[in-house]
Amino acid sequence: MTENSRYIGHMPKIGIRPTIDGRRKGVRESLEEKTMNMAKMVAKLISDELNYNNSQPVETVIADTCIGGVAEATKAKAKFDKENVGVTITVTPCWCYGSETMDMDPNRPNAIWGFNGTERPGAVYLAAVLAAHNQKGIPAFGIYGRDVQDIDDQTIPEDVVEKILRFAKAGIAVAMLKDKSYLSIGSVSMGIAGSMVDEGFFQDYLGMRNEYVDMTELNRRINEEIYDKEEYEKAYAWVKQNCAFGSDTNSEGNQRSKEQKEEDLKMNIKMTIITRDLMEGNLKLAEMGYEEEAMGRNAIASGFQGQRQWTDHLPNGDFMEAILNSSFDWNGIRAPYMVATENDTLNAVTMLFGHLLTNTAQVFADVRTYWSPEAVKRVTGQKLEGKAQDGIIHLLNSGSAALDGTGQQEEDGKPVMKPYWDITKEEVNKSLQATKWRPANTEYFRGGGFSSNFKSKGDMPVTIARVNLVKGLGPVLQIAEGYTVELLDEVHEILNNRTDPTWPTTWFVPNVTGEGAFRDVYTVMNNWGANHCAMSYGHIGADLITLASMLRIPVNMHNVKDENLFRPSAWNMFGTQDPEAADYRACQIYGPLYR
Ligand SMILES: C[C@H](O)[C@@H](O)[C@@H](O)C(=O)CO
Ligand SMILES: [Mn+2]
Repeated sequence: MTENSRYIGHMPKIGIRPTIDGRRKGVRESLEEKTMNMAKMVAKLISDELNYNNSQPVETVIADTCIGGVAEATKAKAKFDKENVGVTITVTPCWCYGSETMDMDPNRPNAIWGFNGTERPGAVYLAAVLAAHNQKGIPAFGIYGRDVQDIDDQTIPEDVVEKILRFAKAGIAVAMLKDKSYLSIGSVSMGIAGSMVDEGFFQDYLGMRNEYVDMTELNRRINEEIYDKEEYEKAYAWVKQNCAFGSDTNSEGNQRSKEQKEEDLKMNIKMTIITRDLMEGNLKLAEMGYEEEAMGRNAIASGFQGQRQWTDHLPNGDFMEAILNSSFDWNGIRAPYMVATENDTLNAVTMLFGHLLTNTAQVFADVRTYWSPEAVKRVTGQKLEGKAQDGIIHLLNSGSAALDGTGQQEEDGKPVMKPYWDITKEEVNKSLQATKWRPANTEYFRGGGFSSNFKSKGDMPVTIARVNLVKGLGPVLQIAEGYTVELLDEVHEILNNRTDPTWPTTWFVPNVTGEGAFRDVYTVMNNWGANHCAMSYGHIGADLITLASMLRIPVNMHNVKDENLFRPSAWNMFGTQDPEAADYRACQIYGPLYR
């Protein structure tokens, strides 16, 4: 498949609605140019600053005319429907007729920028139309600049830019999820509730469908050679040349033979190609006579059960998951796939949120251990220093961590994780060199396989997050911004060797606030709602919160400053003293976006 056809259908666009005072013979005419210019400025800002995960600039569509009343509102909607608009932004410098010009589509996230000026009352319209949105139960985001601008000022102030981009990013993420699939390969892994597919959640909250294949489908395609053999040869040669294989920590009697390991590796490479084909299809398969297999399942994310039936008998999925989740493979540098280990559907969704907001690869991990400074001192004799001084959380899992998580990409001399189009070949090589593929622990994985073993570089600003389902309440999202830290080698070795040393490790320290769930590092760990988290590069808590509010998923824990919270204006009507409680009430009243 070509890059742009990873998913079926076109990328969703942002529709821009310049609304205007409908009174002709003076008022409207005097405002046409200014209003349309605002729309053009917003369109330019968005396509200059935002990209889809395929690297292309986010596309916008401006209504053909300014919208002075319901006729033009309807024409704009018709144009947007044709153009696959998934998000709308209304802009205006003046008074307009609220309910007559408003965007009535309840499923497309909508924001309104009301120009803060004095010549014409853009802010009065903003307040009036938001009241109409609230009264009609169609939440909208209000954008009102802090400082008054003159009517002929053709710039977008910084605070407005920030809100437009936060809204647009989250809105595009919502639109990207819609009509895509989650593909479960296998079913529930070792009783992990996250791998029990909740179809209602996918359908009602995300607008997605669920697809299922049994893990035997991988076996069938391997045995019947239903994969691109040329690609396999290329992949095998690439792996042999670029992947470093680390030592076997299994006791002698438990080690797989050299021949078995070679077969395991070959199978792992085939599993990688086949899982990708299952997700997005592959035209090559049609040429081989497998038209049905060639179509794929329009999956924007998938999960592989692995443990235990597959892994008790066959090589585990770690290699496949790690490579697909990374921003590169034998075909070069490319957008990461979202593949959850243990078919943890809820972690896959969290990875999707992080990926669609940042376009970067995600690190899937167990939230494994809280190490207090005292416990570290006891077992290593060393004192934790710097950002790590008040304790650390060990993020570790056998599978899915993207190799981007090594921290071998750089910006201004600092470790980062970038969108794939900014990653260099040299950075790919460094990430590969920083990773050892180590024979899997055969007590856990009787069928062998290879785990990716690396240690993340320190000082990366990152955000860990997790969607949890709570009976009677529905989905909730938890978020912790913080930093990766690097420990002294001898401390890392001792701590790592107490657990499974063949897996990828990230040492994480959340930003603590001294209050609530962020009282201290221990309390963050103690409040984590499941065994897994998804780690995304950057401090993206505010973006995640905006996205969650669009989907009506309340946020049960976060360490983002109040002034950075950006939710639909209706949320304020549910209370302003305690934004968390208001979020719960609003999400409950509005219910999932697609129901
Ligand atoms: C090997 C083990 O079964 C791990 O896979 C297990 O600890 C987990 O990762 C649970 O999420
Ligand atoms: Mn796990």
